[in-house]
Amino acid sequence: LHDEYQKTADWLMSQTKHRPQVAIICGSGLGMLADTLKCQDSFAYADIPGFPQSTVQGHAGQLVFGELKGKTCVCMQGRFHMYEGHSLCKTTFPIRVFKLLGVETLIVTNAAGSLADGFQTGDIMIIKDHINFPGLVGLNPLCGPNDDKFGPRFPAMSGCYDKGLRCLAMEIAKELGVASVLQEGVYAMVGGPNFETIAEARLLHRLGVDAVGMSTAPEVVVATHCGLRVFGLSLITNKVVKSYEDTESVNHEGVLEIGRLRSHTVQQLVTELIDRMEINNNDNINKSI
Ligand SMILES: O=P(O)(O)O[C@@H]1C[C@H](O)[C@@H](CO)O1
Ligand code: HPA
Repeated sequence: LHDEYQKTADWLMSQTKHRPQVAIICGSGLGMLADTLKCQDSFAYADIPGFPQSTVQGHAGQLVFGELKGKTCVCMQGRFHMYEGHSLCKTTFPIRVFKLLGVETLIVTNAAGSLADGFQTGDIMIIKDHINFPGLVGLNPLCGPNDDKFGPRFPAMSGCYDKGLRCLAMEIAKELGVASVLQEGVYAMVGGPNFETIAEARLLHRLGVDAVGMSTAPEVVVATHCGLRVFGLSLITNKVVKSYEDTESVNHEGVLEIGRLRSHTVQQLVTELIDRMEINNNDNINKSI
């Protein structure tokens, strides 16, 4: 309900003077993205009316407001996943609150396993597009009555990852000398919480998925529905096991460890991107793929 989002937005605006233009969602092990914000105001999710709680290790569960390179940002240190038992409406609740706070650009980050043959652990993938597996079978946060105040009943999703920001990020990576770890590709969301079987991994690979994770797509759907510009990064924390000969297996601690190792590069990229992105209040102005 519009009123519930508004109530949370009003509460936040009564608690902080910051009026964010950019929102950042930190993926597993990527909570340090909030550390770069100056003049911080932080709120534990437990204290924010209407907010769900984070239950996953590596997701601190606080909302941090602050300044970065002259832009006002709000950063979710911890996101909500479907597998935690939240409804998709709840997992995406903060997005509409951000919209009401005046945010115009959303940066999503996540930890993901790679299927693409050329990808290495530690690579950073610019998300070009996604496959929302839960969404394809009707597990979509936009199901139910449409709230026309936020967006249309049948929103387009082609071009939901802004092309201008993707190009800018690639340029920045070259300038920072980190282009060799930068990739671009398709992210697929699966429900989790278990990691993929080998047969599932092979299926995803054959379908053209470059990286797989358990989040992001519902957030991007809700953000695109309400006209936010979106940029997404996946940190490749592991290669998904695709061979019955392979003796390695993935675990969440390993995922968090790669986050720590690559945190500096992810931070540099996001900081420069925020510095150089143009902000305007014209919804969907850069939406062409
Ligand atoms: O919040 P993200 O998508 O970064 O979290 C990924 C997917 C699972 O929640 C977890 C698995 O290690 O990391
Ligand atoms: N599969 C799904 N989600 C993930 C993975 C993976 O291999 N790695 C990090 N998040």
